[in-house]
Formats: sequence, C-alpha cells, structure tokens
Amino acid sequence: MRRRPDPVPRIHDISQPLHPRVPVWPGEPPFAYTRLAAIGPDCPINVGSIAAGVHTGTHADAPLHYDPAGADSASCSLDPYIGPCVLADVRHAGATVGEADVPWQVLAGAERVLLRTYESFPSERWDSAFKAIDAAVIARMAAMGVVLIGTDAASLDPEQSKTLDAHHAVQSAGMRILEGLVLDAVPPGRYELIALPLRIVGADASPVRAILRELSE
Ligand SMILES: Nc1ccccc1C(=O)C[C@H](N)C(=O)O
Ligand SMILES: [Zn+2]
Ligand SMILES: [Zn+2]
Repeated sequence: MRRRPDPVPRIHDISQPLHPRVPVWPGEPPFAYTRLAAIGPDCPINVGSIAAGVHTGTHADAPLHYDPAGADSASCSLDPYIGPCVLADVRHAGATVGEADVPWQVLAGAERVLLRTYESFPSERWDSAFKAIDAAVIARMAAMGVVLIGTDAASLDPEQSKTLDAHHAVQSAGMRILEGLVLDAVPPGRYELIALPLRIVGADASPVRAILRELSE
C-alpha cells in the first residue's frame, strides 16, 4: 500500500507586487524596472535593472533606519525573519493601534506578530492615514518575548512623526520590523513566516519577499 504523500503546506504570498504604481512614501521615487537589453537577432537575452527606495513595497527596516549606530540590512541576523508567527486582526483600531485593540490572549507565546490594519490593502494609492502602532504595544510585545513586529501599514509610526516612538521602542527591545505586508487574504492564526532581507551593504531597509506557510497539524 503506497503511503499517501504528505500534503504540501499552503503558502500565502503577503508581498506587494512591485511596479511603477506601487504606493511610495511622499517624495520617494517610484519603483522602476528598466530593460537594458532585449532578445533579438543580435542579443540572446533580456536584461533589466531596478530602481527603488529601500522602503518600497513590503520591506524590512534595518536598525540603521532609526539608529545611526544600528546594523545595516547586510549585517542583521536572519533568525527574526523566519519562524513561527501569529497574524492578528486589528482592523477595528482607530488612527493608532493601542493596547486595548490587541488580542493579547491570541499572542501568548508568539515570537513574531503580524498586525492586519486594512480591510483592503491600498495597492495603488498612497494612504497617509495608515494606522500606526502605539509604542506601549511594542513594549508590551517585547516584554512577552516578541522579536519581530510586522504590519500592513507603511510604517509603525504616523506619517508625520518626528519622534518615531514605535521605532525607538523596537530599538530599545532589539526587535525587528516588517512593513507594507499584504494581509487581506490570510485568516488570523499561527503560521511560519519567511521574509528575508536582501544583503544590501549600508542599507537602512531592504525589500523582502514575505510569505506565510501554513503549519501542518
Ligand atoms: N521613505 C521614507 C522617507 C522619509 C520618511 C519615511 C520614509 C519611509 O519609508 C518610512 C519607513 N517605511 C519606516 O520605516 O517608517
Ligand atoms: Zn520602513
Ligand atoms: Zn519603519
């Protein structure tokens, strides 16, 4: 009797597609892919180049983004970016996700926490009114042992923030950050997160291909 093959765990792609209309922070350059060579009678290959801000799309902030002495994307440990995580729904929050908005009981034991703030991710328009995360939420997660906080918003702090309280709470705890996730199609729950930053020397952030893999029972 042949053993039935183990089912392949389902993968949810939680990354923004990158194209010229991808929403970028005000003042940032649009994402651009440029064809440098094209297959033709004298050329066997297509070759392109890309240009983008390092916070474009789904990305990982490096500590260097908010700490002048912080690690760059090339020197961050990869451990925080791969492993078990909990996805929680905080769409009910107001302008800022506060402690009262977070389902703490669901987060028990979580090492990585992803927060869904959008009903529908604004994939082709910049949203200045994205939900920020209160620094007290970051500090409470750090105290529980959370090593990575992810959000579908463009930043942990409000667009106009000059103090970056949430980022500095992350810095104090040595946590890591994912921003610009696309979580619309993923039910709340526990998953394996894989979202590795590129090894960009000197960079304050890096695009990631973020996925959630369903856990086998
Ligand atoms: N590109 C910028 C330019 C100026 C100020 C902020 C940004 C950001 O991208 C915010 C970033 N995603 C953050 O980690 O909060
Ligand atoms: Zn960022
Ligand atoms: Zn950030």
